[in-house]
Amino acid sequence: MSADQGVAAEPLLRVDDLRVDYRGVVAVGGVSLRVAEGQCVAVIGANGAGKTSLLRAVGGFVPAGAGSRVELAGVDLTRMPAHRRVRAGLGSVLENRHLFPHMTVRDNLELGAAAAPGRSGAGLRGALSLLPELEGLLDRRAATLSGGQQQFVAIGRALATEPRLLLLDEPTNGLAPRLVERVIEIVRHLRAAGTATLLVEQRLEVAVAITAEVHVLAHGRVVHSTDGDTADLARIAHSAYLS
Ligand SMILES: Nc1ncnc2c1ncn2[C@@H]1O[C@H](COP(=O)(O)OP(=O)(O)OP(=O)(O)O)[C@@H](O)[C@H]1O
Repeated sequence: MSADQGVAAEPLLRVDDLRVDYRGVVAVGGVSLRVAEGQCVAVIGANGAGKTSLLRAVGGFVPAGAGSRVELAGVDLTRMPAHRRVRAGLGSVLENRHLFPHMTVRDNLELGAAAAPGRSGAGLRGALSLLPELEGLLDRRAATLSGGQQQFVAIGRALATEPRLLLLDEPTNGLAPRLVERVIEIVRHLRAAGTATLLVEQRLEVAVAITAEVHVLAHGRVVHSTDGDTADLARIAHSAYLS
């Protein structure tokens, strides 16, 4: 057998037994998942299932509990602060976007590029080529933009860091249907360009429009994983959402 036969490629992101608790409230109760290079993996679940906590712990915005492990391209990120995870290749688009409201769109994007020094330097240009709708907004202050426009700036800022893997927290939340379609298109483009994505979504139809790799989260645990077969997903998600 040749060296590459029958040997699965190392995943880009490995999350093992991830736990998050908030002073005794268990939000994530031991989640393990993998994201391969260029793959998009979605985590869906009802309000309070633990999706945001999971994503934040991967990004380093809340601490992971004892025994948890988060690894990107073989580098242990588990106790690394968020800004160093960005340099290691993790870009994040969080809930509430966290833009700098009094800075221009250009400055917000440049901050993204500056957060990951030593990359190719093409981050800002790459973000703008994927998000041409930002070109006409570059001199506007972020605070003056609509919610949808701000969401694209948040995505652009994360892309300006030239991430190997993008964390997306409900990126279509509150967007008009046309913009939801646009976000779906952007994530598909990213995948085609080789950027991996870990997407958390409440809306099943958005997740399956992007990927067939879906984990269903309920009460902080993965209760179903599709492994590429989404046939029963609506029924499973429905029962998870109602349990
Ligand atoms: N800062 C916090 N302090 C205490 N409990 C929290 C905190 N953040 C979240 N929780 C609790 O952790 C659990 C998981 O919340 P989380 O926001 O991760 O779920 P979610 O699936 O993202 O929900 P939603 O779709 O509503 O955003 C919930 O029970 C929530 O009340």
